[in-house]
Amino acid sequence: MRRAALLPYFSTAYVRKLQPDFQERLDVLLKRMSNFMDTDEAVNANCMFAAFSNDIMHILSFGECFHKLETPNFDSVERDASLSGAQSFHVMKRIPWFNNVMMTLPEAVASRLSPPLGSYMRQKRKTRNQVAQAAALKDEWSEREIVPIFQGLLDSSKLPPEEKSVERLSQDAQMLLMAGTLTMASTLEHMVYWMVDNPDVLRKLKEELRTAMPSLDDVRRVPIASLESLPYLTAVIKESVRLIYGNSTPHFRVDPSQPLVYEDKKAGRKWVIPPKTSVGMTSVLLHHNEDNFPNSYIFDPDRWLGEGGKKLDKYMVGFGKGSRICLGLNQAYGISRLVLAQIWRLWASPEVSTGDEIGVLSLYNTSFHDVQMKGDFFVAAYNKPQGVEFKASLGGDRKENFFVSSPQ
Ligand code: HEM
Repeated sequence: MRRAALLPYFSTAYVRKLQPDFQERLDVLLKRMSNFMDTDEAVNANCMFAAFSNDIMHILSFGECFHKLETPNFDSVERDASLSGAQSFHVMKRIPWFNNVMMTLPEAVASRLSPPLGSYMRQKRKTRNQVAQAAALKDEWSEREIVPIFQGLLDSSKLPPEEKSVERLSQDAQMLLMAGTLTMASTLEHMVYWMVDNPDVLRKLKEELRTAMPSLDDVRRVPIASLESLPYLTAVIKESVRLIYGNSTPHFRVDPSQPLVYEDKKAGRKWVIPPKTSVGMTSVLLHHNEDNFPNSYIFDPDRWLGEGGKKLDKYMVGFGKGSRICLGLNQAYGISRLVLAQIWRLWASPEVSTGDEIGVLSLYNTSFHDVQMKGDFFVAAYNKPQGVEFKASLGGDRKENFFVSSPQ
């Protein structure tokens, strides 16, 4: 990734500027959720949030929206292609030449040999076409206030021409679309579970949200900047990321010239790791270290509050750490704040209500066991492969009143 050139697109200030784009997609999401109130249909939260995140990633990257959120089943083709890429990760990492061979095959042949690989290749081709189109149309964007990432990179003075080739940029684009879709969808999906399953947490969150949005009319107008100052909301997001682990697979780092010294003061031992040695650790073990996160399987946002909470930040690796830390961290917080705040100001759970919500969200066919990690496919795989499902019910006049001014 060309991080230096990409950084301006990932600052907190830039995320705030993007709020109208996020809100436009969030309005559609909220409206879709409310439409399920009239049915008895169970909603697949991962598919819904993947459609939402993927739409946003395309807007950010290319200024183009594919409106997956508006499709009846939240068109999960792109999400499935990214998951397929992630699922082949262990094989490709250990036999890299196999990946190179497969990538030279015609798409139709690869699809027959391995359908997941076929869908990954289709996604690659589609992304390449988008970058090529961005290159052809880049002058159309140069005067606009918000320039999408890849139009901006093609114009960037920080990148030499060889770094702007369609081939090179399409690798970054595919990486960005995947990185922003899968983790974001998983975090938002699991937040639905944790909120409904933990009435005490939801009660505290709803009390805090009411201070920023006293009436339902404030919901779609609340600035991200106001939500940034709500400590409990931030704590809920941190706790959710801790328990989805970010990427469950270890991220390896190598110091090319210096030895690494690791000291275990408790055990009084010291290890010297020679230069050029790969060192990695999974977030799953770190996030379940009971010394730092007691009752680590329990969803407890309070652990992130106060002085104790500040000290814990050091042990949170859901976004990675160091020079390769998640580039989209500010986006992830901005989007999560908006989604979490608006959904839970508008909806009650079966056990927690402030009395003025438009309806109730209940879990469907989803238990604590279902949201526990079962395997590592770069991102975590869970006991229930379809993920969290919920139903939306009740509503009546309040729903009609709320959406009367909605753009959808
Ligand atoms: C809650 C949501 C998210 C989580 C938990 C998450 C987590 C992560 C993690 C663990 C890494 C690897 C860091 C490392 O190697 O140390 C990463 C990398 C990355 N993430 Fe995120 N991410 C999230 C959302 C996003 C979003 C919304 C975007 C884009 C807007 C994004 C873009 C990236 C990129 C581009 C990288 C690669 C950085 C590099 O290799 O230099 N992420 N993310």
